[in-house]
Amino acid sequence: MDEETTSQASSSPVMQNILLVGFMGCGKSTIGRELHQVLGYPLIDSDEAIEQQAGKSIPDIFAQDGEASFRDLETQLLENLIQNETQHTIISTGGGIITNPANIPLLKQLGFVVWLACSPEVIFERTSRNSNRPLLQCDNPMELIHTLLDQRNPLYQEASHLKINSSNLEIDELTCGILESARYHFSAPNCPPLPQSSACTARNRQ
Ligand SMILES: Nc1ncnc2c1ncn2[C@@H]1O[C@H](COP(=O)(O)OP(=O)(O)OP(=O)(O)O)[C@@H](O)[C@H]1O
Ligand SMILES: O=C(O)C1=C[C@@H](O)[C@@H](O)[C@H](O)C1
Ligand SMILES: [Mg+2]
Repeated sequence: MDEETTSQASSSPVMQNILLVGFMGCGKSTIGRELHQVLGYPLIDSDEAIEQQAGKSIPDIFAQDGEASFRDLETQLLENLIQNETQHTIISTGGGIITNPANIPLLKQLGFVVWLACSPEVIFERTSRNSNRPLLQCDNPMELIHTLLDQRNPLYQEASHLKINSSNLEIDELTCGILESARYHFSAPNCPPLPQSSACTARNRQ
């Protein structure tokens, strides 16, 4: 698998959640749902949780309250997860959650953070299928994707323990690869092991 370790795990006790970060369209929600199925852990998709809490869609939050208000809701959500000592949960995040520098230590405190990266071409293709991403509703989305990737890639790097290029990988390959790396990350003596998942055990034997 095309992956690399982006930073060392902290030596302090880790919260045993799996978090997915990365640009719009790189598959955070899709892989989050798959990890939830395979591992049986609850799933929190930050975009969906914020929409539920606000009682309106992300395009409406951006249009009516502004992007800054949405960013505050993202930070509040991470703070609540830490305060509630959330454990054994899959957390898919919104693509811009790393733009608030305060969120980076919060993400890492919550658990094992995987950066799903993609080529600009794949991002363009996947995000052009629907119009629910307000930032990309502009005249030249491809140019904006390049600009935002240049700004955000160092932040995804800083926020994550592992980077995986998801452009050419199937959903089950990504899921099983992430689980294998999470098992390794959580192999500290004070961490209970992740549950076994027969789908990935069978796949890894092939
Ligand atoms: N590995 C993959 N192979 C092929 N298609 C994929 C893969 N991962 C995701 N997709 C497709 O790409 C589209 C975007 O995926 P998804 O909504 O999971 O992205 P996201 O990272 O959650 O984006 P956002 O940041 O906007 O929430 C979906 O149509 C999904 O089915
Ligand atoms: O990349 C971004 O800034 C965003 C990504 C989506 O997941 C949503 O969180 C929202 O559309 C903003
Ligand atoms: Mg998503």
